[in-house]
Amino acid sequence: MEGELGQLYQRWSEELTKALAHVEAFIDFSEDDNLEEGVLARVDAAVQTLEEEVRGHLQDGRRGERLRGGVHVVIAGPTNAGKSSLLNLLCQRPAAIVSPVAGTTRDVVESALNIGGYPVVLSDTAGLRETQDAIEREGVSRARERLQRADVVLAVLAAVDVAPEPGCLAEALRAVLPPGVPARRAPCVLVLNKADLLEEGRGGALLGACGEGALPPACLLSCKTGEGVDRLLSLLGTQLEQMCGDPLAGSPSLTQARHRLHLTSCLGSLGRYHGYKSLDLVLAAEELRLARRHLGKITGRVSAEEILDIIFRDFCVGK
Ligand SMILES: Nc1nc2c(ncn2[C@@H]2O[C@H](COP(=O)(O)OP(=O)(O)OP(=O)(O)O)[C@@H](O)[C@H]2O)c(=O)[nH]1
Ligand SMILES: [Mg+2]
Repeated sequence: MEGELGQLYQRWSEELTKALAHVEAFIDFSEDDNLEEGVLARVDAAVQTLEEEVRGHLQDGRRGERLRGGVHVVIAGPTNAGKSSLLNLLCQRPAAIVSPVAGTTRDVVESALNIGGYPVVLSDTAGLRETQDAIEREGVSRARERLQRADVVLAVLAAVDVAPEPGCLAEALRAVLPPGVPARRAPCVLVLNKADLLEEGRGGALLGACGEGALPPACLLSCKTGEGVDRLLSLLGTQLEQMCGDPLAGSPSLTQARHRLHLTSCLGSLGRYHGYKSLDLVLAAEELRLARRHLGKITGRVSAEEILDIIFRDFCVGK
């Protein structure tokens, strides 16, 4: 493994190897060779620092995976608000069926596109409403499921259907993103579509109301005329930037789910090391060995010789 990320994992691997070597030296030589005091305390501190670093890295908000697999942007809202029209407008092709009949979209329609340099998987979903139609109900349940996994939600409302009062707007938004569901934590842009149908001056009042209430950033849009699309892209771009950072700068981010798995296992072993160290140092050392093996699955290197090299380098033992 190469690059900045490879170097980071390599450094962790080296620190872990050193920690393991010192614990093994303590187990094997502390009685006969008068190992200097404080060896174990230093190992504990190093393991703790490593744990914090790995944990912080895992909490990078899936930044790297998003950059690799695409940010999941989900278009959701009531029926007939113009969600499919928005998908078609953004991907510049008739990917989804548009019709004046409420309840047209049932399946999730996906389109991969690039927004402001970020790879995005845009999903159009069924309009959210109570319905007796079994197929449409399945569509709504798929929409809700997709919302749960959204990285960013584009909540589409028909501007003509919402009154310019913060309370009404919040209520309409709650129907799209019920409070408490995980999707509520996803960043959101409120898209007030069909702005071309608004009476003069009402658009400004709507946007003003959005600013007053604790609502997500909002924009007026007309999928029919294309007006407002630049503002929408700019708001969406800001969300993507906040979520993914600049792909060319900043700390290296996780790029593979497989790495996440091994790092999580590595973290688990480091945690168990602390649990074992006062009970049984041999078991504690075994956890460090396992942690190192998990890192080795990413870096592609685990060598037993390094341990002995470190023991003989750092301690005056067995000579
Ligand atoms: N005047 C106007 N009509 C629009 C606009 N956007 C969409 N429409 C119309 O609104 C109707 C519904 O559009 P869709 O894009 O199918 O709406 P939807 O939200 O996907 O609807 P469902 O799939 O049924 O939930 C269609 O007749 C569109 O042509 C707009 O900005 N202005
Ligand atoms: Mg639709």
